[in-house]
Amino acid sequence: MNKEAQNLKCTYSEFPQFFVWKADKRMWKIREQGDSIGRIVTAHPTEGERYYLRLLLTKVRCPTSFFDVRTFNGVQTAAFPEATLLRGYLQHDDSQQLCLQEASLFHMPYEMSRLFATLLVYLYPNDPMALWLKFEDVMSEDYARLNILTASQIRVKVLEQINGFLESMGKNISSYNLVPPSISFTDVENETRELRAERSIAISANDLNAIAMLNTKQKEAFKIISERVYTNKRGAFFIAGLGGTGKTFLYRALLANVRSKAFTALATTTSDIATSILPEAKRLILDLRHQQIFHLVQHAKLANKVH
Ligand SMILES: Nc1ncnc2c1ncn2[C@@H]1O[C@H](COP(=O)(O)OP(=O)(O)OP(=O)(O)O)[C@@H](O)[C@H]1O
Repeated sequence: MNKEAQNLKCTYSEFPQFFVWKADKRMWKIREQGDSIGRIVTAHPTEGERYYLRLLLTKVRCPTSFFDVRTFNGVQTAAFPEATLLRGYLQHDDSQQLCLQEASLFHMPYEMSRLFATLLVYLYPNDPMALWLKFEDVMSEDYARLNILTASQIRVKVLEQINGFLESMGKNISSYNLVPPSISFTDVENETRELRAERSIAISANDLNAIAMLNTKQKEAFKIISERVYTNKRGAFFIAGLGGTGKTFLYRALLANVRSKAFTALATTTSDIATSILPEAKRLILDLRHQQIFHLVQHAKLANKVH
């Protein structure tokens, strides 16, 4: 039967036209009567490998194994999307490359990450990795400019940022094979989306510059608080001062410093006005009657991180 099937050179979906499944003998026999049209369960492009495998099975003649389907003219590919491209069943990602190329002329890195995620979700590029490699530098510029993160840390940051956008569209970066094996994304995947968002907050140059501008008293407070943070000790500090004496200025410098070192700084306030003044602050509701019960408006998961 193998020989006959090979001589017919039919595709996987054409197979039932020529053969019937004999359930009692658990084998295929040559069809002697009746007609049948082979069908393969549909798969949407967003299903990734499954979609490409289906495409290949409707085209490749006489496939003998998954490996065989992924091999063309002696070239072995690692995955079905690549094989589909190699066999010429799909066009290249030129239009998506052109889109990102053009956008990179006037879009900020953060916006580029969002656009990249949108393309992944809605235009299903054949080779997301090739697109990522081509535009990784553009999307990394904000973090690279800080000059404090290693290349690998920057990559994680940008991938986290992209993952945040993907999750807001109901997807996850793990579906796109973008995370290099050298990077452990397990911790990141286990975190909540809100925490990832906290970690990817862009720090303003003004706030970073504020560190060098602190006056003597501010510097003193900055040093004491920073030391406590970086030695991983708990602490509570009360900053008092008349209006306009630079308390908020100090908070902004502290937040910028902590966030720029790839630590998470969760800024919480108890009033809406303060929330609008501090960068990326969250409104905190303190229930004093029941002692230390915290609730962060719209960010309940973050509440667990408040010590
Ligand atoms: N070290 C500094 N160098 C330059 N400008 C500073 C410095 N400290 C504070 N300022 C500026 O002084 C002004 C008042 O500071 P800030 O808003 O931090 O005060 P505040 O104590 O938080 O006031 P309030 O209690 O009224 O909210 C701001 O414009 C701030 O940018």
